[in-house]
Amino acid sequence: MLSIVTLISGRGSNFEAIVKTAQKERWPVKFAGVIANHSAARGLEFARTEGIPAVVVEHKEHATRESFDEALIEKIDELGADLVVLAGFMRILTPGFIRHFEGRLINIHPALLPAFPGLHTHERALEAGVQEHGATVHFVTEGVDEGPIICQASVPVREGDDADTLAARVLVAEHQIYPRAVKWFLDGRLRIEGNQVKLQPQEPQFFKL
Ligand SMILES: Nc1nc2c(c(=O)[nH]1)N[C@@H](CN(C=O)c1ccc(C(=O)N[C@@H](CCC(=O)O)C(=O)O)cc1)CN2
Ligand SMILES: NCC(=O)N[C@@H]1O[C@H](COP(=O)([O-])[O-])[C@@H](O)[C@H]1O
Repeated sequence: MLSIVTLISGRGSNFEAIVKTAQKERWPVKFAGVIANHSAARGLEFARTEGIPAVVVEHKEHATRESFDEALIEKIDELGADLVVLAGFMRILTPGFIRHFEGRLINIHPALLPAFPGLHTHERALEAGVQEHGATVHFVTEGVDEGPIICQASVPVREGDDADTLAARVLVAEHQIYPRAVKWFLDGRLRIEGNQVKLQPQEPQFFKL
């Protein structure tokens, strides 16, 4: 049975969506733990209600990113992870961390990469006047939000949208594609070929919602 450790920084709604999908579809998977970079992360409460080990590694207690990441690696390895899922995790990870988990570290980004890497994606999408926005699940690499893309979902930008209404529409899409991407990984269906991810057997990796 494969084991997942999830890293969060906030409410953990993607973490919750993955766990609930796994429960509903009876995935043969162990949620070995969830780690937050600060104690105020509300997703920790959901983990506790589900009996999933909930751990805090405070990034502010570490003088350097490397020190924080070393503490994360130690805790993740202690919990045991075949897959590390970043779910609303808001810290840029160091090359050492990436190398340690290479090929088994994924993230969901609230934009259609390569558009709008980084932060404040919904505000930037509105500012840019795009007609479509969305979310991307990708393998995590040393560069920020530029790793091989596993799947994406697009949503329309509607008249009168503000960052909150757009974020809410994207979040619905996130909760649909992230569990699917995690299951594809658990089923061994993902192959990284350069900066592309091939899904075997083939099925759509782009969803227009
Ligand atoms: N090396 C990588 N680390 C991370 C990646 C990645 O692709 N490569 N993805 C991010 C997730 N992410 C966007 O999806 C993201 C998260 C955070 C930031 C950022 O600038 N963080 C600031 C702090 C912001 C805050 O605390 O509110 C920072 O780390 O200084 C950019 C992109 C996860 N890590
Ligand atoms: N750069 C990372 C990032 O911005 N992640 C975004 O944080 C939001 C909250 O996620 P959550 O509800 O799962 O905590 C989600 O929209 C997720 O895509």
